Amino acid sequence: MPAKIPATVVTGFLGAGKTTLIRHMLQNAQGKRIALIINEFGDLGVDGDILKGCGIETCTEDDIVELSNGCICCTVADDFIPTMETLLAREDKPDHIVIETSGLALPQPLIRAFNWPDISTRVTVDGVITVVDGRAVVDGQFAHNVAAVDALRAQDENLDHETPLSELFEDQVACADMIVVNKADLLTEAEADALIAKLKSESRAGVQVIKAAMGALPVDVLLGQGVGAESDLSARHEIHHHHHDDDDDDHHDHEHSHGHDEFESFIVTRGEIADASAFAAQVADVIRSHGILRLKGFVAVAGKPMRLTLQAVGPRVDTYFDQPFGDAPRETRLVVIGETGLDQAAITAALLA
Ligand SMILES: Nc1nc2c(ncn2[C@@H]2O[C@H](COP(=O)(O)OP(=O)(O)OP(=O)(O)O)[C@@H](O)[C@H]2O)c(=O)[nH]1
Repeated sequence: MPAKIPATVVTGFLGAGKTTLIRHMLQNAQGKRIALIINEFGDLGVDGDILKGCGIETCTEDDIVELSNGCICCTVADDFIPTMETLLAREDKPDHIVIETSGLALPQPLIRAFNWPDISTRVTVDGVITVVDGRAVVDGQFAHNVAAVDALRAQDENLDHETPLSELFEDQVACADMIVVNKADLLTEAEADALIAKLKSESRAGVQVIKAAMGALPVDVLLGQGVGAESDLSARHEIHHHHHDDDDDDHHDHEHSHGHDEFESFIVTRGEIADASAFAAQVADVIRSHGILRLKGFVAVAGKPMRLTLQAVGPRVDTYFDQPFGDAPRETRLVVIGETGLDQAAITAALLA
């Protein structure tokens, strides 16, 4: 029997730097043929577009597959398994498969899918990499210490600290074989050291915690961990409560509830904008006043043939020109992601102003 193809799962909260890390990995793949499966929240396909636009020779558009049916853990049977089947049926098999989960996905159900009969004989989970936005975590955006949260809640009944955000973050940390503390450039040495120590104490024994800026880590560090995560799922404790029994046949139709209905996304489209930096400032204002978690997309700037990629994680907005519009319409398209209850009309109006 041919050797199993290793698959690495890259997870991490919205905007932590998963796409950036994968892009660096592809650019430094040292001849390894890597196939990518991308699962995005929000239907604009920004991550796929950014990676397809990377111009890396070893990585053709055929090597990038986007899952479109929303949450990866809810569409395993309909979307993920058939995608894997197609990849595995190809003549030119990849050396390695990398799966980028959406920033709101639970990794555990995905790893469970590798135990499906047709998949388990041909692919093995090489490792789960959880990318963490070091700056955001140090700034306390995700409550991670359950004991401390409980103590706080006990003090104030009006506070609801158990948001789905912190639970997702904990699940992603609990599932990791390697945790990348990304955005180290935005941390002091002391902050990075303290965060690394804290994450080590809160993750499974033996999990590596390493820091990175712009996800720049050697491909040998990221790939080839060889842990076979699908066979030690029970060690990857899940905080979310799924309503299912353990019968594999049940996966097609079991119902589970987890935080996704707590999040929403929508797209705002407008024509060209006149001034890129003024628009970035406007976007930052909108994010601040409406509690938006993540905003990203492409902007058409008057007089510029290239499209401007706009990326915001919280109120931090990054922009860069990435590639010509080509045949695509010269318009501005942004996906806005936040917790359910976003004032879509007001946000849209503010972005169109
Ligand atoms: N300063 C700094 N910015 C970073 C770093 N890594 C990523 N970013 C920026 O953070 C933003 C989000 O990065 P992505 O790689 O798109 O994050 P992601 O985790 O793929 O985001 P989602 O797919 O939306 O969950 C982009 O503007 C990146 O340029 C880093 O190490 N330092």
